[in-house]
Amino acid sequence: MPENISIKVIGRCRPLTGEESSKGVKSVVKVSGDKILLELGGKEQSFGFDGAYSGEVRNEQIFKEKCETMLQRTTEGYNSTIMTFGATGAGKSHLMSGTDDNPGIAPQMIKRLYQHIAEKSNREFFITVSYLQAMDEKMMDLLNPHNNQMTIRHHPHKGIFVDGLSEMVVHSYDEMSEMYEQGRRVHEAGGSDLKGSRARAHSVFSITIEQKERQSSKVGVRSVLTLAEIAGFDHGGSTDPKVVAGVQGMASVLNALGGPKKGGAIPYRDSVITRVLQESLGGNAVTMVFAVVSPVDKSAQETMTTLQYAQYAKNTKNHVKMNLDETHDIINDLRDEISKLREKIAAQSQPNKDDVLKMEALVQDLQIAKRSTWEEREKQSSKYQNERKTNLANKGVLEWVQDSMKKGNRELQEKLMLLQKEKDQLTYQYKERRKVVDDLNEELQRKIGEYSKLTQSGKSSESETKKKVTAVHDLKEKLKKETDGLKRLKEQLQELTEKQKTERENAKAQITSLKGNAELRQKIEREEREHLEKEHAALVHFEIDKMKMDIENLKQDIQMKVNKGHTYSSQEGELLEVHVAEMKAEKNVTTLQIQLLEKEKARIVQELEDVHKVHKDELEIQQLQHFQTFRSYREMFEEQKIALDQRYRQLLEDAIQDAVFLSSRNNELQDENKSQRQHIAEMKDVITKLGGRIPPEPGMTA
Ligand SMILES: Nc1ncnc2c1ncn2[C@@H]1O[C@H](COP(=O)(O)OP(=O)(O)OP(=O)(O)O)[C@@H](O)[C@H]1O
Repeated sequence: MPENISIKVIGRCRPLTGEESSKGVKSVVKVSGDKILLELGGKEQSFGFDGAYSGEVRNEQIFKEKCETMLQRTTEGYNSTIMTFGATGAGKSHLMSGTDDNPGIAPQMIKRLYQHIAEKSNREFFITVSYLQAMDEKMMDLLNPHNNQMTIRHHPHKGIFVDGLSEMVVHSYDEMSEMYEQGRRVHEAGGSDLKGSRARAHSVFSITIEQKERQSSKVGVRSVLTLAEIAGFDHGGSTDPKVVAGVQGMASVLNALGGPKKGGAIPYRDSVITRVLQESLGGNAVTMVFAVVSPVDKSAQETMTTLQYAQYAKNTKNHVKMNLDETHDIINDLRDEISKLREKIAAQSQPNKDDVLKMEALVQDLQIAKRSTWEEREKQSSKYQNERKTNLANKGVLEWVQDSMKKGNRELQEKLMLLQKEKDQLTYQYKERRKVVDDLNEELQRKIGEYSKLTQSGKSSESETKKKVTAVHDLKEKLKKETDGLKRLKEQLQELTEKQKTERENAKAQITSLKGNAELRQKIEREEREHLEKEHAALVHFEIDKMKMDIENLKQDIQMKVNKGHTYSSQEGELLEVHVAEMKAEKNVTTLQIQLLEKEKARIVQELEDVHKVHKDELEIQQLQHFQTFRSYREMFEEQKIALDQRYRQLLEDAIQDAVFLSSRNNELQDENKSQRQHIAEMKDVITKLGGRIPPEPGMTA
C-alpha cells in the first residue's frame, strides 16, 4: 500500500553579497524560526514552512538536519527528490552544489551514499547517474551532450524516463563526484548550441540505486535519488510559447496540485520539466523542496512568487512505495504474454487491430526491460563513455575536461608535495648532523694538534699524555657514531628519493594517458628534470664531501702516527704524497665532469623542449584532422541515411501500390466469380426447365 506523504518545503534566504552590501542594497527578507518574513509594499508577510534557514547557516548543517533522512529512505528503496527552486541569483546553486569550503547538498549526498555503501558489505549495489538540462522545452544530455533525439516515455514498471538520455554506470565515490562536477560545468557552459539565458535552465541529476543481498535469490530494491535545480518563473517578457512553457510549466503544476486550481487536471504534459519530475510532484517519491530567495528589495516580487508557489508545494501529497527490482520476472512475464498473444493472432483469419497494437507495445516494453539488466546497462554505459569526449569537443566544452585533468593532477601534485615535505625534513636533519660531524672533526684536529705540541715539547707527564690520547679516542668514537647516523640518514633519503621517483613515474603515466594535455605533461616532465638535477647535484656534493673527509682522516692518521713517534721513510712519504695528489686529481676530474654534464644537460633540455613543441603542434593538427574526418563521416552517414530512407519509402510505396492493385484485382476476380456462379445457376435453371436436356449452344439449332 502506498504511503501518503506531503512534500516538505524548506525556506532559505541568501545573505546580501559583498557588492550588494557595499552599494547599500536594502534587505527585505528575514528568517524567524520556521518562517520567512517578507516586507513588500509596506506590509510584512509571513510564510511558514517545515524549516527555514538564513544564508549564514552552513550547507552542512542544512544537510544534516533535513536531507540525511532522505538518503536513508532512498537506500531503503524509496524514490527521493530534493529540488531547489527560486529566481535567478537567489542561491540555488550555492545550496545544491556549494563551494569547496561549504559543500552543497549534492556533494554531501554523494559522500554519504558511498559511506552507506561501504557499511553494507553484505549487499551488492549497481549505481547509475544521468544529468539532464531542460531549457525552453529543449533537452540536453549534460554527461554526454549528443544531438540524438530524446523522448520522455512512461514505462509500466520503470515509471517516467527519458529515452536517449545517457545513463552512466559509476563504481565509486570519485567517479560519481566527477560525473556531477563535469555535468555541472557543461550546464554552466550552456553548450554552444543552446541559445538563451541559463536563468531559464532547469537541471536534473538522477542517481539510480539498485541493490540486492549478495548470494541471495531475494528480489532487490531500486530507487531513484533526484537532485533538481528549478529555475524561477520569469520568462523575461518573451512570447515564445516554448520559453513561456519552460518556466511556467512548474507554476501551473504546483497551482493544480496545491494552489487555487487544486482538484483539476494536473498539466504535467505542458512542459518538459514537469513531465520529467512527474513522480516527484504528487507521485511516487519522497520530495523536499527548498524555496530559495534573495533578500534584495528589488527582487521582492520574485521572492513573493517563489514563496507563494512553495506554499502550494507544501499542500501536495505524494503516494510513496518501496520499489522492488523485478527486472528478471518482468522479462519472463512479458515473454509469456507475447507468446500467448502471438498464438492468438496466428489463429485469427483477419488479425485484430487492437491485438496487433498491444503486441507492438509489449515488444517495446520487453526491449526496454531487456536493456535494464545490469550487464546490458554496463555495456551501454561504456559506449556512452567512448562517445563523450567527441560530443563534448563538438559542443565546444571540452575545456572542462582539461580542468578536471588539472584537478586529478592537483591530487598527484599533493602526493608528491607530501613526499617532498618528508624529504625536506630529512635533508634538514642530515644537514644538522653534518654540522655536528664537521664540528667534531674540527675539535678532533684541535685535540690532535694539542697532543702533538705536547709530545714535541717533551715536557708532558705520562698521565697528561694519556689524558690527551683518551680524549682523542673518545672524540673519534663520537665521530664514528655521528658518521654512522649520518649514513643512515643518507640511506633514508635515498629510499625516499626512489619512492618519489616511482610516484613521479606514476604521475607521468597517468598524465600521458590523458590525451591532448601537452602543457600539463610538459610541466610534469620539467618538474621531474629539475628534481633529478637537484638529486644529482646533492649526490656529487656528497661524494666530494666524502673525499674531503677521507683526505682529512688520512691527514689525521698520519699526524697521530707521527705524534706517536712514527717516522716516515722517504718512500712512504712519497707514496702518501702520490695518494693525496691522486685524490686531488680525482676531485678535479669530478669537477670537470660535472661541468661537462651541466653543458650536456642544457643541450638535452633544449632538445626536449624542441621535440615537445613539434609534438604539440602535430597533436593539434591531428586533433583537427580527427574532427574533420569525424565530421565528414557524419555527413556521409547522414547522406546514406537519407538515401536509405528514400529507398525504403520507395519500396513502401511500391508495396502499397502492389497491395492496392492486388486488392482491386481481387475484387474484380470476386465480381467475375460471382457473375460466373450466377450464370451457372441460371444455366442450371434452364436445364431443369428443359427436363434435363442441355440447351443448344447459342447459334446452334436443336
Ligand atoms: N548561503 C550563501 N552564502 C553566501 N553567498 C551566497 C549564498 N547563497 C548564494 N550566495 C551567493 O549569491 C550569488 C548567487 O547565488 P547562486 O549562483 O547560487 O544563485 P542561483 O539561484 O543558482 O543563480 P542562477 O539561477 O543564475 O544560476 C552567488 O554569488 C553566491 O555565491
